[in-house]
Amino acid sequence: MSVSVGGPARVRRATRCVTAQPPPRAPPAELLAVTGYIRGIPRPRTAAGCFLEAWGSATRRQPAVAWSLSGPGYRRDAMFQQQLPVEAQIESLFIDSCLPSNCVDAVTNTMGYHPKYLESYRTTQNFILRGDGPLPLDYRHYIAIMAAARHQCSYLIDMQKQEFLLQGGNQMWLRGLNHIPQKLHDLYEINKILAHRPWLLNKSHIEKLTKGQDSWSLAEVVHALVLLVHFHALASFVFGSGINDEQKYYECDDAREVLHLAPPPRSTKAQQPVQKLENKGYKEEIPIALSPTEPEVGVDMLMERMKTLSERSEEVSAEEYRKRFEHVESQSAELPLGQRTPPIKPDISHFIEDPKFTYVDFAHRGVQVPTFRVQDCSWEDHGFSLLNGLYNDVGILLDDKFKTTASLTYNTMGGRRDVDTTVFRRAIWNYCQCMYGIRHDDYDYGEVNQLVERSLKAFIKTACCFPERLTKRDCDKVMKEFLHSEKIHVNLMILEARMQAELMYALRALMHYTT
Ligand SMILES: CC(C)C[C@H](N)C(=O)O
Repeated sequence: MSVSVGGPARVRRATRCVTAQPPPRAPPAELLAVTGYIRGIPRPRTAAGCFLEAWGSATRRQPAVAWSLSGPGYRRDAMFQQQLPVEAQIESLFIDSCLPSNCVDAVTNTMGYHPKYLESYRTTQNFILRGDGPLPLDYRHYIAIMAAARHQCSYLIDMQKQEFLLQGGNQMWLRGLNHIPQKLHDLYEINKILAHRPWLLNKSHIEKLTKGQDSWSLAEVVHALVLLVHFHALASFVFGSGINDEQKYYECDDAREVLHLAPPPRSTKAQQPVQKLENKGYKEEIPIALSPTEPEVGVDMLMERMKTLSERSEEVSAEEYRKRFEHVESQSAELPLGQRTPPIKPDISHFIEDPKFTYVDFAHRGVQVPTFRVQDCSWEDHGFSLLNGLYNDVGILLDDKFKTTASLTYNTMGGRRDVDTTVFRRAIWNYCQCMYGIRHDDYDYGEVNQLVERSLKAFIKTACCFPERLTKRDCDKVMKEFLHSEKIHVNLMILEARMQAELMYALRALMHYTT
């Protein structure tokens, strides 16, 4: 497992970076209409507002300030995890990600705790949304909206709606699924299945899309599949990290305070309210049942267990491995998640069909669907090359992202240094995939039960399967001894493990279709 960047912790003073940007094209009229932007309202804090500002500032040739680091505890966490020397790396990633109005979006900001990951994530996301690919740009953003809506992720829906319009998307489509072309609508079935019960996807779903009038090319299908799984899993991250309940953008001024730089003049700040995401109280009404009935296993105990597990040399039969997997799988099905899914907000309901189609425990799947054995169809041996062949080099990008996530470590845990966290991280990853019926034959699922306690299991299961039920408070309630950046780290693992699980089912269906 690789180790993070070491070296002495050194605080770099964040600097103003000037980015040379070509003036963007004039804002489309629909965008002005949709955002309700009225000339004279000071600095609207939406992506659309940012765009309008960018347009204004670029045409006035004003430089854009392009750095931001924020989030309480950032410095403490980064220092502890010995990352401050990579502050320059974060800074340059933020420069790339920065909206021209001095803001970075909350996802980028949160992922900034883990710059290595952020880099890989951004490369992939840029490529699938804006790079070479068979699907038109407006389709890509609309597919992202459809995917995010399966989990009622207002944060992602809003961002993608704005990007959709910026790409010249038809405003009518934003009225809902009844207003989109049949071709796009045809994708909805796959969207639904992949989001909640990916094991049900088979070659007939691909066949349906690729046959008949106005059908999809195989390359288009693959592009769409990648977008769908990316945004389903991103919704898990957004809810798991509490982003859906937070502000959408971070301004450099806020970041400035975190870095203890000179405060901005008061008057400027007063004119620049950061738009908070509206919380209409849906979440607050719903009782949260993640609180553990038993006390959390502390970090010291966890470390002891990790040590014992890495040292043991027990001979376990293949049959016993299988039984242990099934045990964890059926235990997962018994986990009481407590909360209800929140009522669907009226402003997103038109992007959702069949809302009752949700996750069912793989152990209770009814029809006999066999467990997905990674050895029979693995990402490394099968998925990666199939994907690469059908959609440019996206397999390489995803592979890099999976590997970066799986190997991400600072050898720390809840304030302790020099800890080998390999077994813990693997347990999280495999537990996520276990809920989708994916079994790694050479893994002892007994380790999951030793290392992932009940409350964390409930959190992971909710984040994977019902992310819309999570609130920021849920994230605060579990992993209490972990640093904030470590909780984000866990959420990154959930994102990637879930995405890989969905992708494996999608690729298996494609493989059956093409052979
Ligand atoms: C999720 C965390 C406990 C990971 C840990 N901080 C590490 O460096 O590996």
